Amino acid sequence: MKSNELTQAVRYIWQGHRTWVICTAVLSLMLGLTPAVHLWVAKELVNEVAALLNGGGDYSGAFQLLVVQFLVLLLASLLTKAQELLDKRTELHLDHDLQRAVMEKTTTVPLELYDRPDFQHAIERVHGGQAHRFLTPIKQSMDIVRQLTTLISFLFYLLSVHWTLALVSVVAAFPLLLVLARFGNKRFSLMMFQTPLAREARYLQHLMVKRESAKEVRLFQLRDFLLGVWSDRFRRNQEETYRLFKREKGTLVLTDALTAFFYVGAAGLIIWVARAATITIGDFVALGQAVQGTQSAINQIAGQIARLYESRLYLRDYFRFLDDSVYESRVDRGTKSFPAPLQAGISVERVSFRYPGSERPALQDVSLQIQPGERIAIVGDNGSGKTTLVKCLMGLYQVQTGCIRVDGVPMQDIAEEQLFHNITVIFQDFMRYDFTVRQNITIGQLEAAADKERLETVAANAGVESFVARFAQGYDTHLGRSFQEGEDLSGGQWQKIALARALFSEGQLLILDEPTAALDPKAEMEVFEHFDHLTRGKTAVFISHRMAAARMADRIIVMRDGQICEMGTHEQLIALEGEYKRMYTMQAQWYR
Ligand SMILES: Nc1ncnc2c1ncn2[C@@H]1O[C@H](COP(=O)(O)OP(=O)(O)OP(=O)(O)O)[C@@H](O)[C@H]1O
Repeated sequence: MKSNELTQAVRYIWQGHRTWVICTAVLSLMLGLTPAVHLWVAKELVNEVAALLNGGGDYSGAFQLLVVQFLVLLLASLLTKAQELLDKRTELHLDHDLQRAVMEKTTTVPLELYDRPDFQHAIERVHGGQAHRFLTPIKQSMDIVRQLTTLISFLFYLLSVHWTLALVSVVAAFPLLLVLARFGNKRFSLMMFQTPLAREARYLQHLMVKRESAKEVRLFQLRDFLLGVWSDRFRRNQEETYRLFKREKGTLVLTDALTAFFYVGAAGLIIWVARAATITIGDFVALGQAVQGTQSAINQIAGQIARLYESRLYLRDYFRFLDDSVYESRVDRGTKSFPAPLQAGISVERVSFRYPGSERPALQDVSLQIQPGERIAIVGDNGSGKTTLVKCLMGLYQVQTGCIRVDGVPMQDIAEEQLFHNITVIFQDFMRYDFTVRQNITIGQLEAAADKERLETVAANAGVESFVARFAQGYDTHLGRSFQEGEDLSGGQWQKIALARALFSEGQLLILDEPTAALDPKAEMEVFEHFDHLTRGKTAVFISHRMAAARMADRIIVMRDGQICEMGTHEQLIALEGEYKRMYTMQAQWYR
């Protein structure tokens, strides 16, 4: 495995948290030396006590050593706590930065990525609690440094007595190293396998706890079904985790037995050394501790190396998510301005588009010329490609073949801010922001939020004013009830808010995807009666299933199977006696 992600992580932390890196390195070295100091004190103390028991020596030496021992313990405790404090502070800061980086990415990637399950799985894995995972490999590396310092100091001591003691202590730890390395890898693979299952479980849980789904869960009696599927996914997840845990523990029993065997062997060696060489009782006690300490340090290092391997896989996953060559960030657009005012209009030239992973093209060879100031209605059956066409028209999706030009400038050459400033869209599934009425309307242009007159004109045109006037706090009334007490609106009222949002923006091209679907007939009539006025100075494209509304347009486009099959004014299309006439007469029948 490349050391890439670890150095990348260190570099990242070094930029913002240099003090943490330096302090952790220094503290690790100091903490690494404390066991050796401890051992030396213990050895001297045992020798002093032995001398006292044999009638020699004096108490002051033993007391001094006890004081040193107390200070070493105190220092070790202080250093550990200082490290924990530093870790916590860094983790909190880092959590913010890492989560922000993820959100910066998710809000700039091309929309198509959201149609890919692997991208959604990746978001699920990286979007929370990253700081801990991020710091862990660095802490593990520092811990390895600390254990190595301890190990080297112990080995020096063992070597000074007899080389075999050092050898046995080192050999004992190898089996564990292999076992832990293997399981670190397994745990990561398990997480990769679990992500889709966990996401599914969370989605089902979401359906059972959220307000939006609460009605249908009751009405369609989904409780047992949802609980059943959720339990299945949840349990499968847990079972996999438990199975790995069990295998890991089983193997660890074996390695523990091996470690114990080597330890007993080392104890025998110490006795043999004690017989052959002249060592003090303090040395004898210290040797036992040093052998055990060496093995424990090696075990710790082995464990940390294995965990480090695992943590680096998580890190790699995080960096992979941010890597533009894996999930491309903002599409490389040009820097040109959006032509203002439009002169020649917008031309769609032989455009085709296929959703990622989809066999069938959603748009096929679509050509269309939109004149400045023109109002165009798009009609067609469900799934005929109307929404896809407007998504391409506003540059949300990159067309795969063909080209869309604005006054002759290819759309991909226009800077993104320019594009979204000049094109305003309200989709069928527009957002209902849990914000105030004012924010909901001005959200596309917050810098103009204080423009009271503009807000009120737009609100009156979209029919928002009539119901906002009844709210005690007027435009500052909070909408939605997820976070605080607020007003809840009807579907039609929300649609009026969305319409107001579109009208508030200064875009030259206004795209409305079924702008009146949720409105009552009176409100719908009003919108269309004022449509001329509402769209004054703008080019408008709107999708509608209501043929009566489509009639108001200068031109109607009829779509079928991703293609434009008819185009013209209402009269021309009726005279054509084709798809439009079929749809129109079918709807007209209802009113006869
Ligand atoms: N995100 C997506 N991923 C894959 N296929 C999609 C996606 N969105 C739409 N499609 C497919 O593209 C085709 C055109 O869909 P589109 O939403 O453009 O239709 P529409 O005419 O707007 O339909 P409606 O009248 O129901 O709103 C459909 O076959 C649909 O299944």
